Parts: sequence; structure tokens; C-alpha cells
Amino acid sequence: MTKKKTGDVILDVNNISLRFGGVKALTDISFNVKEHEIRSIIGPNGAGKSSMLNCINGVYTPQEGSITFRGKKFSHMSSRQVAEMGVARTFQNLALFKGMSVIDNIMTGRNLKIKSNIFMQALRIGPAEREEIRHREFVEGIIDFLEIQAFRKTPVGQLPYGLQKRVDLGRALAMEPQVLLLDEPMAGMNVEEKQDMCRFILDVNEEFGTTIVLIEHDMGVVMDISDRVVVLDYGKKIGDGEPEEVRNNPDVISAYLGTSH
Ligand SMILES: Nc1ncnc2c1ncn2[C@@H]1O[C@H](COP(=O)(O)OP(=O)(O)OP(=O)(O)O)[C@@H](O)[C@H]1O
Repeated sequence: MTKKKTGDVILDVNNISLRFGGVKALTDISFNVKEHEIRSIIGPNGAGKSSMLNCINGVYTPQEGSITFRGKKFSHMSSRQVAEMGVARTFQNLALFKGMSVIDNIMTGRNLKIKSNIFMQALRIGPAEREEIRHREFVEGIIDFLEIQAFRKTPVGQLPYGLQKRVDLGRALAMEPQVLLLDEPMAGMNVEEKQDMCRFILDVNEEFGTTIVLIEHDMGVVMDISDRVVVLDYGKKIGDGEPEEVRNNPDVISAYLGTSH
């Protein structure tokens, strides 16, 4: 297999520590993510993976450390500011509007891009109407890409779980992100749904050049699609490298087998 070409560092996590009262969720974590890379974060339950993602996208503010995005360093940033910088996220527990249609859910991902004010949008006048048409066309493109045309008007709550996860991915893609954070995109899926999701993640990465940071428990998937993997255990980094390197790391093996605790 030819080695994929990745670019410069787009996201640099520097010495992040995060505590909740007495619980050390993350201790002095550093790693970087390169442009166009699929970078996975793995680790046993409670290792700190979601906390790490929450620090990157501004949900949690770490007590120590900083995150540099395209050379711009920040230690406190709101989720909105992070989104405006081109970082989108999907959620472990879906954050969709169950009563709304697929198309309307994906449209919510365009919110940051909508320029006309609420008054103009409500009346659908002039530029607001043209803008809405442009955004809807963009969203239709995502619906085609994710092969969910048949469900465009279906309320999301009526779809099987695997398709709801796909809609969540569509909502994140509607933001046209440079970096996409995926929190367990395949959790709870059957084998076929996992294969589909894998294909979409690879296509997003290859066709749009989107950098992907992935949390996933399925080791087969992680080892198959990741360029590099960072491993956390009890909030500490115990491994970092290409899949083969990580797979053979004795600390990683013992963390997964439970022999180190
Ligand atoms: N909001 C919170 N308040 C208090 N403790 C928290 C909070 N979020 C996470 N923690 C704790 O921080 C540690 C890391 O949790 P986190 O959810 O980041 O791990 P994880 O690797 O994503 O786990 P899982 O694979 O089970 O989703 C755990 O001990 C957890 O209980």
C-alpha cells in the first residue's frame, strides 16, 4: 500500500491537563494532527478520550496546556469560536432534532454560514431567499454523498440508529469543516452499518481532504483506517504512532489486557 501524503501540523495539543474535582481526566497530554490525516484516539473506558475531544472543541477548558490550530494558540475558546475556525464534531450520544426531517437537521449545520438576518429569513425576501436556496443545494449534495436521498423528508427519530449516525455526520459536513472530530461514529452499529460508515469516513478524508480525529472502540476499524493512533489510559498518554507500532507497544497491550492495573 502506498503511504498517504499528509501535510503540515494543523492541530497541536500541548500539555493538556484536565481535572474534575479530584478526578484527573487528562494528565499532560501532547500530540499533533497533520492535515489530511485520519488520527485516532483510543483507550479503555474512562481513559479520557471524550474529555480530550471536549477540550479540542471548547466544551471543556483544561486547567493546563493549550491547543494550537493552524498556528493560532488558544487555551480558552468557546465551541462557537472553534466551529468558526473550521472544526466540526459528531457526538457519541446523537445530538439531532428527532422530530425534524433529515434535510432540516443537516441544514442546522449551515447556521454559521447563513449571513441574512432572522427578519429577512422569516419573510424569505430577496437575498435571504437566494441564500436559502444555495444552502439547500449544498445540503442536497451532502444527502446524495451519504446516500440518504430516500429519507430526505423523514423525521430523524423514525430512522434506524445507523442512519441517524449518518445524518449526524451530514450535519457536521454541512459546516464544511477543515477538521472533523468523530466521537465513536460506529458505536452500536451492526457490521454492515460499520462498513458503510468506514467508507464514508474514508471518502470524506480522500474526496474533501478533511482532517479527521476519531474516537473508536472497534480496534479492527481503527487499525484499518488510521494514519496514526494516540493511546490514552487513565488520562495519560501511553502510546503514539502508526497502527503497527501502537499494536506492538507493550504498554498498550497490557492496558487493553488489563495486566497493568
Ligand atoms: N463532566 C464530568 N464530570 C466529572 N467527571 C468526568 C466528567 N467527564 C468525564 N469525567 C471523568 O473523567 C474520566 C475520563 O472520562 P471520559 O469520558 O473522557 O473517558 P472516555 O475514554 O471517553 O470513556 P468511554 O470510552 O467510556 O466513553 C472518567 O473518570 C470520567 O468519569
